[in-house]
Amino acid sequence: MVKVIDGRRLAEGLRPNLLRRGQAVAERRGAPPGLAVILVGNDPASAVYVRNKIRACEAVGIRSACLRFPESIGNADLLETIANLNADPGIDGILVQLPLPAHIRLDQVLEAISVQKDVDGFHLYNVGGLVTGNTIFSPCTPYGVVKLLESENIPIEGQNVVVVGASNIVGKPMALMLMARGATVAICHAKTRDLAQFTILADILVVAAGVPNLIIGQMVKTGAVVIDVGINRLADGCITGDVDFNGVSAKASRITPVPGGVGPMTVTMLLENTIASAERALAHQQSHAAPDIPQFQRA
Ligand SMILES: Nc1nc2c(c(=O)[nH]1)N[C@@H](CN(C=O)c1ccc(C(=O)N[C@@H](CCC(=O)O)C(=O)O)cc1)CN2
Repeated sequence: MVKVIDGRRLAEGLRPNLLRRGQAVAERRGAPPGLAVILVGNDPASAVYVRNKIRACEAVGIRSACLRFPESIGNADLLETIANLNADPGIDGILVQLPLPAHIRLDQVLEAISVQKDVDGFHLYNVGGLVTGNTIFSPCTPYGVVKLLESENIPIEGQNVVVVGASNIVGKPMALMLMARGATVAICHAKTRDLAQFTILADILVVAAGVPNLIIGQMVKTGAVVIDVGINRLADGCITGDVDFNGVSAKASRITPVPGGVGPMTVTMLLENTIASAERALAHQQSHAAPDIPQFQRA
């Protein structure tokens, strides 16, 4: 009998501790953890995600500010906004909601964010840190998947993991984070031939391809743990994942639903990173030490 992993319940269970930590920061430095969210353009899904992040911040005592800009904002103006936030001692975390309009240089924007405030974990330093093991912030969705596996006491070390999807936000960091925990990881992507020959070997199957019903029951090993990271909005407005939930439930031992699986954990990991950033800033302030992470400037 499959167990459905309730990501909403797990995420809510982590919040009391986040609230306590946020309050402790506020008491010790006289200001709560602060998050700045940059939203460019009018993408309705992005607006919903940002609203949910702001609400979640309120629930754990993070002071958040949403900076909204029109689609037409120029690259330089966005970079200047980020530079101002980098210098603001009341801001512990900065995130730029993705996707951005095509004329904005995503690489420049992500590298402009101070490594110490990069709570999305998208700066090159933090991405590279996933390889070398000294990342400051892990990207929220893969981090949420790891927390979810750990909360369910699902072993990672020595397991065969297949990650379907090789995006910079989910697939690639996911593979690195699971490899760092001792899993044997294969990454499949849009060019993979005969996907099923890989997925059938997975003890843990993580799917982040953005293709509804890509994974059906016969592609899954009996007893596998199936983590569905896909968020696909159907014509009727409903949200569905990348996994045929009913068919795969007949084979899997555990499965995450969409909605209500990985998504809520993504938001909670953003809260975790923001509070961890504030704790770090406070520790540095109290030790009077210089920041131990270099800043990167584009030539
Ligand atoms: N700067 C970032 N941009 C984007 C990220 C990110 O991590 N950082 N990830 C996604 C969007 N995203 C967060 O920003 C996100 C998407 C979905 C959910 C979520 O909770 N989904 C719910 C369903 C929500 C609904 O009904 O619409 C669920 O799965 O239960 C959270 C965060 C791209 N951009």
